[in-house]
Amino acid sequence: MTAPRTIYDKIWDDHMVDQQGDGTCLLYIDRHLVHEVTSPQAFEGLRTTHRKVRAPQKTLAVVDHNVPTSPDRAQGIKNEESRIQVEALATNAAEFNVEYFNENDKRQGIVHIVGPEQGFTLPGTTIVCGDSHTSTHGAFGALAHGIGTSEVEHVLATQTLIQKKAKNMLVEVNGELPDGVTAKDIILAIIGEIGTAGGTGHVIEFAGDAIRALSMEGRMTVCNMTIEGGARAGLIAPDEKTYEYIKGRPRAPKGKAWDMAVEYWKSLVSDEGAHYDKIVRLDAASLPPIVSWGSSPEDVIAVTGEVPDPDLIPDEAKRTSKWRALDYMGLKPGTKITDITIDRVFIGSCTNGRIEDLRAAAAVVEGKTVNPNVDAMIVPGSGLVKDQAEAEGLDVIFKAAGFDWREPGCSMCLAMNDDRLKPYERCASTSNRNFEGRQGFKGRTHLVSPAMAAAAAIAGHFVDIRDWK
Ligand SMILES: CC(C)[C@H](C(=O)O)[C@@H](O)C(=O)O
Ligand code: SF4
Repeated sequence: MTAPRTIYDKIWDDHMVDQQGDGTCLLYIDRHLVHEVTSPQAFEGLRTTHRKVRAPQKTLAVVDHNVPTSPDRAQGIKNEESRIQVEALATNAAEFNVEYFNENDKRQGIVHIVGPEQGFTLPGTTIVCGDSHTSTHGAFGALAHGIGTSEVEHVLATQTLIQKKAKNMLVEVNGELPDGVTAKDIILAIIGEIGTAGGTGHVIEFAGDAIRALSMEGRMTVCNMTIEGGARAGLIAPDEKTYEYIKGRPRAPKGKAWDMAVEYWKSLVSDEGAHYDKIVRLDAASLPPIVSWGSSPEDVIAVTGEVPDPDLIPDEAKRTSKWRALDYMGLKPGTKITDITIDRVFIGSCTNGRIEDLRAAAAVVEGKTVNPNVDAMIVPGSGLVKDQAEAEGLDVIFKAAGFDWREPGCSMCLAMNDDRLKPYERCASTSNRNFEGRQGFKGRTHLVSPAMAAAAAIAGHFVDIRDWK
């Protein structure tokens, strides 16, 4: 009898092409997503060595980071560096025969939103992309992680990747989420608990009835931020919700192939008694809405809390770094989170730019008006999300309230396009990173859920969404 295995062990075993004595493995890669930032040198490498893309049909390219999100996107990109990256991807995709969604394609959007939408992301597959948030696709029970540009070249050329196996970590979340508390709060709470290095060297499996109860969108939000907890990847065993989401999508298996696929996918659960090197448990019922206060995703606190006092931290290096974070954020210990006023609101990104996120925000906003001191924007994660939102009339709700309704892309998640914070502007953001300068030079980011960001836009400061009327 074989030893009980985790879902990670199973996917790994099914993709291992070769293993060396020191544990270095060659892993077969089923799916390769490509965006404009990390691919130019990789394609250039192929070109100079006269190699082709090994499996173009297993590769999908899309622009996202550099595209303007203003309605006049067709005018082109003014910033030269951005324009060159976008043009390079268009040229490379055509030359190497890779399917490509350009900035005018309805299917264009953030790479991690596009993959699942197209049914390109499937359970049991290995998925890579030159982007750290590739962990998002783990929500489907895929082994998905970010790779560097030289690895992008390796995968393009060989459809394989050199890897050493990570350890198994289990994060189990049980209990019923209170109203107003979301997948975003779950993952922020987990990172607050384990820290940004808590998952280092591990692949995290998220399990428990609170995870099972999440929609696919919610599961993607959780897996998206696994990387912020230091883990190589995050994954969730597929179930009926997963199959339901995938069925009928353009790249999903059809007919007999579908039935065979589902049968295989059903084997993708961790066996009873499988070994985990690390286990963390969390009670969903006791979770509050969460707001980040510092410059690391582990700097989180309940919306009912106060900015913490770094002087209470015994470790000197940590104390100094948290003081620096407060200084950067322009905050003082003891300030009530709900007393923090904001200048900007960004609802979007591969963490929270899906239809369900926009619905949650619209439900909060409907019939209300954005605070006059706040500049607020909604950036759908893809053209298809945008279409769906418009079909449901969400854009009308947002625009009537005074939100800016934008074209899809990474937008203000990172300052790589025109959407960015001015120095010292404070932003309630549904994205995943609050590093110094992330949303613009000296910009101040607070990570929150879509409902919390929407409520902050209306109130002009953070509010406990559980009290929202
Ligand atoms: C630009 C890209 C390489 C980067 C990443 O790897 O994650 C970006 O998407 C980010 O979120 O910081
Ligand atoms: S939305 Fe943000 S986190 Fe996601 S891929 Fe784009 S820049 Fe990275």
